[in-house]
Amino acid sequence: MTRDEIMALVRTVPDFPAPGILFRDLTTLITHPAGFSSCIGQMAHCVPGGIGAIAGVEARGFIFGAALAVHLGLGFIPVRKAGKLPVPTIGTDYALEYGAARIEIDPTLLALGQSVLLVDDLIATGGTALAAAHLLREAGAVCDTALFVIDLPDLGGMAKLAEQGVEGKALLKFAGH
Ligand SMILES: O=P(O)(O)OC[C@H]1O[C@H](OP(=O)(O)OP(=O)(O)O)[C@H](O)[C@@H]1O
Ligand SMILES: Nc1ncnc2[nH]cnc12
Repeated sequence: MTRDEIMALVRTVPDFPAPGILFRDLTTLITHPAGFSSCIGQMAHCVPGGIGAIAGVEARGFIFGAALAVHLGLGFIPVRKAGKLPVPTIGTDYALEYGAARIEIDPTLLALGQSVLLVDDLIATGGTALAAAHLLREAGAVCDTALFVIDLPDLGGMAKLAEQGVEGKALLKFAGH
């Protein structure tokens, strides 16, 4: 499928989860077998050499990150929302387009110096991705690339990632919020 055809499978819902937010809903893409498969195949082409593992952010980052990891024959490191991991964690609080949250990882899942690709469904303000990259680095991994299905460029997340030395790539861009 072309990128335009994949883009047409994304549903836009106004005023969710708060007034003024244009929510880009990927459930309509992942329930379309050819669309989901094509999306993962095209994401795989964006992955640089030398990546040793894929990390994905709960919850929607798990869908794309885990599928991409299987496609590439790599392991998957879950970046979890607070309080879900049964072992000691490192964590950080952060703000996103429509709220605030806390993410945590189990640092023992990462090998020192291992190159990890961060994957999420969408980057808006970049708060989530920056927090995740920071945690992966704190655990000793190298995280200098991130991959998203959607970028909302007007919210500036990719630029913030670049300032921290993380190169962000996205399959689709939606102008506006
Ligand atoms: O660039 P930002 O402004 O940080 O926003 C992007 C984040 O927002 C969404 O997650 P959300 O916290 O809504 O969680 P979910 O995946 O559990 O739905 C999305 O999946 C990204 O992780
Ligand atoms: N506009 C948006 N649509 C879907 N997920 C988001 N996460 C942050 N902003 C979002």
